[in-house]
Amino acid sequence: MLDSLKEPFRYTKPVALRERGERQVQGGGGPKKAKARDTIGTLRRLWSYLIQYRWKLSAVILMIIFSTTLSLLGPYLAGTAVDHYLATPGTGFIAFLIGMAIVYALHALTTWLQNIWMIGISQKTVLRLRADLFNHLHKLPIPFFAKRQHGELMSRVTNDIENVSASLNSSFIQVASSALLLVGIVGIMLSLSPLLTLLTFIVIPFMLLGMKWITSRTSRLFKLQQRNLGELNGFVEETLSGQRIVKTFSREEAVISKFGQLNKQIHLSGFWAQSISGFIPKLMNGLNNLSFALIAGVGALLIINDSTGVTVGVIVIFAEFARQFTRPLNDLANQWNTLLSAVAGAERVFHILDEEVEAVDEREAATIDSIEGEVEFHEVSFAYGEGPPILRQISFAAKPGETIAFVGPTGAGKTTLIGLLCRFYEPLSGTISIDGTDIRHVRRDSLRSHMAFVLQDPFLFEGSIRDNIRYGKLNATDQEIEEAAKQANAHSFITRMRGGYDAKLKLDGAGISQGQKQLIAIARAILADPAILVLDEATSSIDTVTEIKIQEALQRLMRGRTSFVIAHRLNTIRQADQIVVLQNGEMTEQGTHDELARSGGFYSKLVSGQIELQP
Ligand SMILES: Nc1ncnc2c1ncn2[C@@H]1O[C@H](COP(=O)(O)OP(=O)(O)OP(=O)(O)O)[C@@H](O)[C@H]1O
Repeated sequence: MLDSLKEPFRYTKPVALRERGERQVQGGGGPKKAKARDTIGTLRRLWSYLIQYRWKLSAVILMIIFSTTLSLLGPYLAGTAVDHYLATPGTGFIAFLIGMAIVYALHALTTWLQNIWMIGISQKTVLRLRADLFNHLHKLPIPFFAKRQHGELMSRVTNDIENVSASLNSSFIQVASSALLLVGIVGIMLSLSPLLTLLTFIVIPFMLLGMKWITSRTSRLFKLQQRNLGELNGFVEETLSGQRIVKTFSREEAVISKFGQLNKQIHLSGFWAQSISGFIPKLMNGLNNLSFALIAGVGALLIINDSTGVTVGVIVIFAEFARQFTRPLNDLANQWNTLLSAVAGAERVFHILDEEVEAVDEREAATIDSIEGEVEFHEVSFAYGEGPPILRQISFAAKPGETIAFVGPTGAGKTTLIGLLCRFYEPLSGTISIDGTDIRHVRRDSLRSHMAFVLQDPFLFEGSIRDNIRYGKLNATDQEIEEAAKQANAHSFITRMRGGYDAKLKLDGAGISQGQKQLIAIARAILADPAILVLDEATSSIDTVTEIKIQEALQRLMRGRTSFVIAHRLNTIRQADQIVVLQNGEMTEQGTHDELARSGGFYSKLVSGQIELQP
């Protein structure tokens, strides 16, 4: 966000054009072909979702065939009637009218049925797509989320999926019925008069060229629009979550100005996409009128010339079909635009679905029912991706129930070490074992079910205090929850709140104090009853009374559990069974407070106050 606030604003039509320029420089139509392959690939993938409802889809296609045939029958009957009743007026006119009424009624019925069934299919499709996306997001590894803005991800689950849904509803039927209608119309026209059919076709190359010109531009703009929308959502989410920082640094104006830029980008990409695609109906109308004039003029000459067998009825049918002929082409062009917008949304969804999930557990990975809590790191080294080593040859062992304090300057690798223990990341070399079993051979969910975390800034969900504590053990009774809260010194403040345990917390515990959030998080961990505990000690200043309550609750929580504490207070560190000093990714000291305080190293300087412990 900070970078983006500094960045000068550059607008978007140039961005779209710049993108086009870049692609052209790549040259040879290669990237264009790749794009077309991407679009077809995305459509195929969407189709694989649709085809799961093959029976309903077949019914929709059947209805499309019926309704298209009926819509072809209408003008044909009207033209035949003109010839028939011009020659012998009166005879069977009522029967003809009834026939026409039945045709149009059936047409309305089949159209309604196909629409209603298609809505069912498309809603179910996006239901699955949305579920797949959400499930997949929860299988992605922690580093994935570190790289993405949450709002941008949310935009994919909501806006992009909604876009796919809206387009599927209309596009499928329109595309299928327009294509069928086109084939039917051309067949009838050819059977009536090949010459007039040829005249109607004169406009086709102009239509195709015009459409190609327009859609090649709109496709890019629709994708840009979706991307801009994702960016905007990311920015909004970020600025709302970071409201305190925005306000304390008085950055409201900078934020509003940046929002204005992003908003304008969406406005402009949307404006250009809509405006350019709006040309399609105009172009089609113009060419349509041209073809109509050609048929009327040449048709009149043919009637006068008598020998070709063209009658007034044929011209009526032809004029109607020539009008109808450009309509499906027009619809196809319009639907292509809608489809491109769906493809843009679907591509962004599939992009996430293609992200690699957290490495799969080994096939023989064990599930551990209970653990003692013996933890050993043996020559563990680690680097983020291709980056420099963050941890080098770390070795230490914790007996069940011991407390290990990690101490070291900021950026030394303390949090990373904990991430390795939970298997958020895998070591480059070395082993981490629990009760003698290498954790690589243990299922991640099983491993994590024996751990609980109390972090510096605990995350609380929107909902009641009771439900937030219950997150530690989903089947806990109300009594167990209250008992955990009492152990965590949280009971008294909860009962003083309006609504008590049922008091509703806002997202991330907005509305209660930092200390109270900590106490709820401790209650949650107590309820989870883990063998291994991870504590990232809070650095924010909390009033002395609450601080004492927190310390007391933590002591109770840590009793009998192997605890790893990223410690920021000398008092906490002093009480640890072992202290591990990390500096620049290396373990430089290890021992008890008394041992290290005498050693003359980093820790003794810390104790003597020569070094400040960084918060
Ligand atoms: N996701 C990441 N990708 C790349 N590098 C990272 C990532 N997370 C942390 N680092 C780097 O790894 C190093 C160790 O970070 P870590 O958060 O483990 O330190 P720490 O000792 O917990 O620091 P602090 O006390 O400030 O929380 C730092 O140099 C940091 O910049």
